[in-house]
Amino acid sequence: MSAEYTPAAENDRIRVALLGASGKMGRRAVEAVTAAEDMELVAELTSTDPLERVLEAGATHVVDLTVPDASPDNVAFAVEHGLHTVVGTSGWVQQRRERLQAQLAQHPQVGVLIAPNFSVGSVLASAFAAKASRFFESVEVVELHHPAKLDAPSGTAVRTAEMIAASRAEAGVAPSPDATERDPDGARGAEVDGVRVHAVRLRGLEAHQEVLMGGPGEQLTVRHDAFDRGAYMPGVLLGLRRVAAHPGLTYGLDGYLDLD
Ligand SMILES: NC(=O)C1=CN([C@@H]2O[C@H](COP(=O)(O)OP(=O)(O)OC[C@H]3O[C@@H](n4cnc5c(N)ncnc54)[C@H](OP(=O)(O)O)[C@@H]3O)[C@@H](O)[C@H]2O)C=CC1
Ligand SMILES: O=C(O)C1=N[C@H](C(=O)O)C[C@H](O)C1
Repeated sequence: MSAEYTPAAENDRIRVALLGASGKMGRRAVEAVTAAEDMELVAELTSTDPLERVLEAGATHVVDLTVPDASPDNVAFAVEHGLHTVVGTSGWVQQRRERLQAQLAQHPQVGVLIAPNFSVGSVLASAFAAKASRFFESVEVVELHHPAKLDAPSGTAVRTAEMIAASRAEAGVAPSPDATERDPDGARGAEVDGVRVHAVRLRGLEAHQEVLMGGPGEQLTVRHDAFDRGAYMPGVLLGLRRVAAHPGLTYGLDGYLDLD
């Protein structure tokens, strides 16, 4: 296991500012941080609060659980002021991550964790699927979410597809076979690093993902279900405890877990 946050003094607590505190994730994170003995929740911001409140409150750490359009500016502000940052908001495409990495190079002591998914079960499912996918001819990702979700495909599905693509490339596996000649309406889904990703939005669902892998005469499915946002809170707290010990950008909670 990697090192955790080492406070300057034994009784120093992690001083957390929560961006997106009024949201579905934010409200659960308020409860989790408040209940953590080694943390103090010093600021709760919503869409109308100026980011300067984070500084006025004396935060050492920021958690961003907002919307894809706001998250990059929030994180840039935190890094600019030397605050370790844990990001759960989706939409952190490669170009955004590269811009953040360039900024972090100017602030080498600051740690940022972008966690497309804080659920340990989901992180494990993506890791298993990436490993397994090199043994199958075909692989596709299906993510299924509640209809209030703003972005598609989900950040988790994008990250999973990226991991699958990297694993298959390393093993020299050919692209999944596909004879489709006509797809005028995009029925074959999005393509992430050559891996097909399909998004379902359905009332009654929370957050679910299946990775379908097919070979001659067989199929392996790796499925993860999050039924409640409580599933993410141990990962949020783990991220807060470890981020200061990991300067620079970590993409994926698996970066803080010894999975190999
Ligand atoms: N990494 C993970 O494990 C998980 C990530 N997520 C992601 O977390 C994010 C938040 O999800 P969820 O809580 O369901 O979303 P909600 O819509 O419930 O909450 C969004 C929050 O962001 C705030 N907000 C909206 N617009 C802005 C803005 N322009 N600037 C600053 N704050 C803003 C809202 O404040 P206000 O109330 O004032 O509008 C609200 O507090 C999403 O991107 C989602 O995909 C979700 C679950 C798990
Ligand atoms: O919006 C959600 O609900 C979720 N968003 C994250 C994502 O985009 O992957 C994580 C999880 O899937 C729930």
